[in-house]
Parts: sequence; C-alpha cells; structure tokens
Amino acid sequence: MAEQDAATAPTSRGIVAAVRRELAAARHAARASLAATAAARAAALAQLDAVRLSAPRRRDELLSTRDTALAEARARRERETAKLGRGLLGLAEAAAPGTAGSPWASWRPGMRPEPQAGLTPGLLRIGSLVQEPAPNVPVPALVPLLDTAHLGVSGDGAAAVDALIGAMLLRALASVPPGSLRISVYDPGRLGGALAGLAPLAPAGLISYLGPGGLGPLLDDLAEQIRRINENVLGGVYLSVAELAAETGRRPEPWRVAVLLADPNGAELSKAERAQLDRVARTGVAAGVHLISRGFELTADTDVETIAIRANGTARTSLTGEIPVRLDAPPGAALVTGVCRALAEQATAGPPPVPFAALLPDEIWQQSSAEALRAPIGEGTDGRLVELVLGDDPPHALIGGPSGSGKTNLIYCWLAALATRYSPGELSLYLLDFKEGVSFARFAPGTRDPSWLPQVRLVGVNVNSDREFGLALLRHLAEELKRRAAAAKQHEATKLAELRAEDPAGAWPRIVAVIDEFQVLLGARDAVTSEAVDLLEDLARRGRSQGIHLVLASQDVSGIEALWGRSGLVSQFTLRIALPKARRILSDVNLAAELIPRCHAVVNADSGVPSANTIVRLPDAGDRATWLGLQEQLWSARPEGAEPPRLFDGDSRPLFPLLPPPPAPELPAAVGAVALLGETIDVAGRPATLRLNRAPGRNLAVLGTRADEACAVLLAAGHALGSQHTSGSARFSVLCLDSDATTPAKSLHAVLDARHRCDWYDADGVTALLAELAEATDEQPHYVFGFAMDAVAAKLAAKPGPGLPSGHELLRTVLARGPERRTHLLGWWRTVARLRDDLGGPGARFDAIGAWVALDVHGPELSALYPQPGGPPWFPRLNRALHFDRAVHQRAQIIIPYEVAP
Ligand SMILES: Nc1ncnc2c1ncn2[C@@H]1O[C@H](COP(=O)(O)OP(=O)(O)OP(=O)(O)O)[C@@H](O)[C@H]1O
Repeated sequence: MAEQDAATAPTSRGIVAAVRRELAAARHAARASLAATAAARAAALAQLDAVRLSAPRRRDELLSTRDTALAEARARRERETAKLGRGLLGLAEAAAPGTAGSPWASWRPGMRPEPQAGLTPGLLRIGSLVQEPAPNVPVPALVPLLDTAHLGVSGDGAAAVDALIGAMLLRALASVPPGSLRISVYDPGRLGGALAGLAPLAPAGLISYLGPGGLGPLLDDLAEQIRRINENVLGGVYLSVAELAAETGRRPEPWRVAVLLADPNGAELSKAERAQLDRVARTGVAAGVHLISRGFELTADTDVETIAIRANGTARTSLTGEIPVRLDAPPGAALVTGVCRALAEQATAGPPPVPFAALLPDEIWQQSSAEALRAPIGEGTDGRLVELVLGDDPPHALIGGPSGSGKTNLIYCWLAALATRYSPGELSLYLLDFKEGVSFARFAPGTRDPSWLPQVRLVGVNVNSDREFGLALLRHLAEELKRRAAAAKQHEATKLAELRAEDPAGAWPRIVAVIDEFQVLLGARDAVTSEAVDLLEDLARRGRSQGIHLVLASQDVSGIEALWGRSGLVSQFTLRIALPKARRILSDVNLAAELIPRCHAVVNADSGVPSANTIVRLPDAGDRATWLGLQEQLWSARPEGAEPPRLFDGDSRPLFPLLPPPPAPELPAAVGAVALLGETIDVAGRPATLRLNRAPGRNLAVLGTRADEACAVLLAAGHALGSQHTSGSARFSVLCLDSDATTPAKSLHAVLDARHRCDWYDADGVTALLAELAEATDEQPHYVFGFAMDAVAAKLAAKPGPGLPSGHELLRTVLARGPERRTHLLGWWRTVARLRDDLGGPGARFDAIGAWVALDVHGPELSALYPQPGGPPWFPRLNRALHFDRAVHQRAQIIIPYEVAP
C-alpha cells in the first residue's frame, strides 16, 4: 500500500498547491459569498427600515377599512330593522285601522268616531309586542274578533280581564257603523258592574246586561239568531254574513257579541247550556255572532283566540305565540262613557243620510215622461236609491205625516228629483199649500229672487182660507182632462204614451198636482167639498191614462177619513208615502210608520199592503242656498219665452192688472164698456168683470162697511172704464159723500180727470146731479161713482117742495132709467138695509141693481138680491168679496179686491 502510494502519490507541493488553489478558490468563493451576503443583508436592512417606516400608516388604513365595513354593516342592519319595523307597523295599521288601533291618548270622550272599515271590521289593538324589532319601533299587538273569532280571556285578576274586554268592545264598537254591533253581557257575579262603563249604550239598544238565569235564554236566543240567519239571510247562497256583505256591499244583520263572565262562586253550566254554548261557538262566527268569555271554556276548533293575562301587565295571545304582549293601560272611565254616549247618539240618529245631491242626475232634463215619471227620493235600507213612480200604475200618491215629520222636505226632494230629470215639455207642476206659510213660494219668482222652477205652472200659498182656490185648481185640471180625453179619442189612444206617439208635435207633458194639507179643501160639509170630491174622484179615476197625477198630502188623519168614505177614490191612490207616526196612510193593518225614525219614510206602491213597504232615508232638502243654485240652473235652461208660474198668495192683495190698449171707440159704444172689480179665485187669476151696456139694471152696488175694500172695487172699476174710452167719449162723475172715502175718491177723480170730463161732487151737490141725470137725454156714456151713497140718506129723503121729487126718487129714476141712456151708477152702500132704504124701504125692489159686490155682509142678508132663496152661502172674510151679476152668473163668485195704485 505504501509502495503503491509512493509510486502513485503526487508530490506534497502539488498537493499543497492544489490545496492552496482549492483554498484560494474557496477563499474567493467565500469572499464572493460574503460580499453577496453583505449586499443581501444591506438590502434586507433597507427593506426592514422601509417596512418599519410604513407599518403604522398601513395599520391605520386597515383599521379604517374595518371600521367602515363595520359601520356599513351596522347601518344596513338598522335600516333593515327599521324597514321591517315600519312594515310591521304598516301591516298593523292596515289590520287595525282608525279607532280599532289608535292609541287611547288620541281618543276624546265626546268624539264621534268615523268607522274606518265600514263593513269589514279590522283587528283590535290590545297593547304592543314586548320585543321591538328595532329600538323605539313598538309594534301593536292585535287580536281578531268580528267576522273572525271568539275570544277566551283569562288571567289571575277578573278586574284586569274585564277591563281588557271592555277596551276591546269599545274599539270594536267605534270601528263599525254605529248601531251595527249589539252586545249582551252575562254577568251574574257583578250584575253588569263588570262592564258598567258601556252602559250609556243601553238606551240605544246597543247593549243589554243579563244576571243570573240569563245565560240559558241568551244562548238560546243566539242559537236561534244563527239559525234564522242561516235560513233567511244566507239562504245557502253565502257561507257567511261577511261574505254576503263583501259581495253585496250591505250588511243586513248586526254583529252580535255575547260577553260571558263566569261567576267563580256560581253554578256550573248545565248540560243543555254547555251544548248550546258549544253550538254557538261552532257556528256563530259565520253568522256574525261572537263570544267573549271569561271563565267558560270555548271549544270550537279554529275560531277561538285566547288571551292570557299575566300579573306583570303582559299577556300571551294565541296570535302572537311566544312573543309576549305589553297590554295598554285601559281607557279612563270618562273616556269610555263619553265615547259610548256619542256612539249611542249616532246609532239613534242612524247613519248619515244620502246627500241631497245624490237625488240629482248628472245631466238635467234627459228623461222622457211618456211612460211614467220616475224620481228617487232617498236611500233604502240596502243603500240604494228608492224611486217614486207616477204613471199608469201607480197613478196617484197620498203622503201622510204629522206636523214636523218632514212632509215638506219630502216634497222638496221629490220635486228636485223630478224637475232635474224632466224638462218643462215633459212635466208640468201645480203646487198648492193649504197651510199657512210659504213653502212653495220659492218655486215662483219673488222680490229677492227672480228665478222660478220652469216646470211649475201654478203656485198657491197661504190658501188656507181660500178653499175655492183648491176647487179652481181641480176644475182647471178637469178641463185639461177633458181636452186630453178628446185628443186621445181623436187619435184613438188609450193612454198618454200612445197619444204622444200618435201626436208627436203636441204638447202633452205629464201633470203633477201637489196639494199639501188637502184635508182643508174637504173640511166643511158644503158645496165646495162636494164639488171637490166629485172632481177628485173623476181626476183620480181618469187622470191615470191622461197623464194627470194627484199627490195629496195631509198631516191630519181627518183628511184621509174624509176620503175613506169614498173607497173608489182612495183606491186610486195606490202610492202611499208615510212619514214617521203617520196614521192610516198605509193601511189599517200596516203600522210601519209607527216604527221608523225621523227623516225616514215608508214608501208603499201597493195601496199600503205591508209586504210592499220600503223604508227610505230622506236627505235634507231644506238648504235654501242649495235649492236656489239648483233652481237658477234650471231657470237658465228654460225654453225661450217660458212664462213664470202664476203665484196665488192668499195673504196678499193682487195688483190691478196691466190693461191692454183701449179698444176701437165703436166697441164700447156697441156692446158697453167693461168694469173690472177684482180678481176671481181661479187658476188663471182672471178679473171679475161687469159689462155696462144698455140693459136694465146695469148698475153696481158695493155693499159693506170695509171702506178700504169698497173703495178698491170702485177704483178698479173706474180705472178700467176710464182706460177703455177714448178721451171725450165718456163722462165721469165722482160723488164723495163720506170723509172715509175722500182719499180714494180724489185719486180716482185725478186719474179720470186727466183724460176725460170728470166732475167732483160732495154731499151738497148730489141732489142737483141726480136731478140732472134723471132728466138727461143725451146718450154719451156717463159713469157715476158714488162713494158712501147711504151717507146722504137724510138729504135724499128730504122733500124739496110740493110736486118736486125727493133725492131718493131721483136716485131710483137714475138707477132704473139710466142704463138704457148709458148712465150707470156704481155706488157703495155700507149695509143692505141702507140700500133698501134708498130704494124705497121695506118691500123695495132691487131690480135696478143688476150686479153687486158684498163685503162684510152675510149671505142671508143678500137674499133679496139673489135668485136662490136664503141668499148665497157666504161667510164674510177679510180681503174677500162676493160678486154676483144677474146677467151672467148662476152663483155668486168670490173675488179679491185689487190693490190699485193711485
Ligand atoms: N230628511 C231630513 N233631513 C234633515 N232635516 C229634515 C229632514 N226632514 C225634515 N227635516 C227638518 O225638519 C223640520 C220639519 O220638516 P218639514 O217642514 O218638512 O215638516 P212638515 O211635516 O212639512 O211640517 P209642517 O207640516 O209643520 O210644515 C224642518 O226644519 C226640516 O228642515
């Protein structure tokens, strides 16, 4: 090994060199590595320094990013929870709208809650959820009741339970239409004391309290109600009253809530009561019958909600489950009674009526009356408008109601609905009111308002003492009936619709004559009544086919009784409208009018048969401004040339009419001029006339002591005669024989003297004038107006001398002979006896007095001046006179002296 080593071993130098080389290389490498390491270290140090420098900023940045993210997340959470809270609140408000959910703090004792949900009741608030979805977002806790559930309420203290029940009932009452929730409280333990705060509802029939022994009958009654509702109301068509209400928009049955408060010391339920309670619980909700129980187990499957009150003022409800409810503090006693009182008042007053405007059509005068007149007058119990129809059937109407029951209001409603639907070409109205007052005057032009209702042809007000005016209206209608019947015959028409079809160019409006307090017309056993009844009977029977309809209204049963004797007449009035407490308007067995409240009427189009009753709630048509606005609208639309209605006001004197221009002079000469004496009582308001021709007796005696009216008659006659003669064609003389007559006599003299020869005489000149007239031979018309002729009786009686005629004799000559020479005396005597004295005393003949006007002179006193024995039937009354003209009258007629402007 050594030899081998010696042979092959390098030299040591070489080895060393090699080692050195190696070492050098190694050293070199080490140096290089060291340098590299140093460089790396320097770089690392530099990086470290850089990191050290930037670290705090970076950390801040990271922290800030984290904070921002956290803040965003928190804000998002708050937003989401607030949104959720708001959503929950909104849901709660929608589920318990208005008074069903509003906090007690917003309630006031006298408030009249507006039911928010109408026929769909909401849930009822009892408190708020303990767990708020977000801070300060309390969510109300609600429980269902009406149309949804029964309630079982339990708790340690009965008082807390009862307070909660009372609060829920108050909310329920206030959130549905007043009167539509009826409560029965079975409270054997406290005899009604538990819910005594609701007692103000009792007078309105909204709550009743039952004591011991009341449970059985109460449950029986509820069961019977449910049975009846199922059979008669739902009738197999609807599953529940709630469904019926939703589909028809009306709720024919109230909700019934029975509050059953068990008496802890009381007896258990009997078996029958238990069974009945179960039945009601099972079937009640669909019929709107609900139970609220404290202490009775309600065993219906799904319809029972429970509330368990805990001692700490919280409760657990079946609706909120595990989430506890913080109960509201109960409302104060004053609030409960105050609200109940207001609710009872509202319920008694009934629901607000349909507004007057609802009776009016969108566009006026769009209806044809050819077949009938149809017009709504109010709202029925189902909320729809109820129409009155006048046509072939029913043709006529009777309206009845005691004073103040709303007859006038009803007539206004009806007239408004008619007058806006039917144009004047389709409808004519004649309106007569026999009671004192001016109820129809608004339809005619007045001093304050020039408008009138264009369909109205006649308005009669204050007609109470002018029964003759009622008769005049009936006569007028009878004439129209005759005219229509003749036209119908000519066109072979049997009813108005046919006549209108056959004679389209003719004017055949339907006529409605309304006579308010018509019993006054039939109020005496006399010729007026018997003629009126005959005319009414004829009009009622034949008017139906000719479009003439009678509407008779009466506050007094006596008027109806007057008709009742004439069954044929009454049976034509098939449309009956009875206001509250109206008696015998419907029929003897129909007592519906006894039961309806104010502002309601029973409408019956089948002669009062009870099954045809419709109850109507009438709007208020009394607002004058509303009416005026409506009337002005119709008035502005009136046809061109439309005449205003004739207004007859029994309380005012008619004005002397505007006279036509004087006729040709030969006319008065040929047939005699015409004196006007006053206005006749008829529909046209024609003047009463006296033709002064050459016939014997063409003089006038005005009889009676009422100077003003007597002078008015002479003045009217003088004005009319003066205006008919051309200037110079007639002579006038005014005799003023009493100072009472001086003013009117002077005014007549002045008017006549302006156009004609008119001489003035006083007591001193009268005999001379009579002597002249008695001798006169010329034939110029001469009209002598004697004011208070009887005042100079002594003077006329005196004998001027032997062989000479006395003034009386001269007077008799003038009266007897004058007319044929065209001299006419129109004189005023204060009594018939004085006229008789002037004509020759007892046994004197009155032939020379062919016409007379009697004022305060009774009928029998006029017998000598009247063809029928006993004189005319006449009871003097103020501002009315009786006029008789032997030449033209069979009977005396009543006239109203004109108001003659000087
Ligand atoms: N439907 C109603 N709504 C509101 N107020 C009404 C209604 N009906 C009548 N009234 C009011 O009742 C009062 C009496 O009514 P109305 O004058 O119509 O009774 P009436 O029976 O005609 O009485 P009278 O015969 O004494 O005149 C009036 O003040 C009227 O405004």
